[in-house]
Amino acid sequence: IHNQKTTWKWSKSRNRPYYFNAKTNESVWDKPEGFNGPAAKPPGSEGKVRASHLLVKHSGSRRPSSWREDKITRSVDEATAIIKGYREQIVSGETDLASLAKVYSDCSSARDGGDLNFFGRGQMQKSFEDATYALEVGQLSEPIYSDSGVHLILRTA
Ligand SMILES: N=C(N)NCCC[C@H](NC(=O)[C@@H]1CCC/C1=C\[C@H](COP(=O)(O)O)NC(=O)[C@@H](N)Cc1ccccc1)C(N)=O
Repeated sequence: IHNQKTTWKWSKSRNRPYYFNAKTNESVWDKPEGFNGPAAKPPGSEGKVRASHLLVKHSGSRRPSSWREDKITRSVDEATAIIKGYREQIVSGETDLASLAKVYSDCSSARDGGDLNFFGRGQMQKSFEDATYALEVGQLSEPIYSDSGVHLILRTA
């Protein structure tokens, strides 16, 4: 019965969504089975997106250095091939983006499995922003190029 008249609301005290059924006046924390309403998003995140990414830098990156490697010398073609390899592993179901980002991403977000949290337009480099906004929630990008290097982006909200 949950998918009738059930909407999510934001609990400020717990900083998380809960699900309210106007028919039964029942509130539950966990998303009810079959809930088919819009995905819950925190207040203030209207118009924003959330994504995780895996960044492979190359010698032409604006900052060819990272927590992983002091001086990054691989070529952009090598970086592209590496990213494509990771994409295959994710698409095949062998692993997921967060697991690979933790180990291989040249971005400091690696510590959070690549999670960049919510961001709005005007925050990220244009190519990265446009690619993320063009993805459906849950969709994995093709290799995306920015001044930072080559990215694999998973839109998460
Ligand atoms: N959350 C934000 N608003 N932080 C500022 C983003 C600045 C923005 N960054 C980018 O567009 C690219 C795409 C995603 C990551 C990124 C680049 C670099 C890596 O490349 P590099 O700068 O060495 O060339 N990682 C970052 O910035 C990290 N702070 C991202 C981050 C790390 C940990 C937690 C949250 C976010 C830009 N306008 O340059």
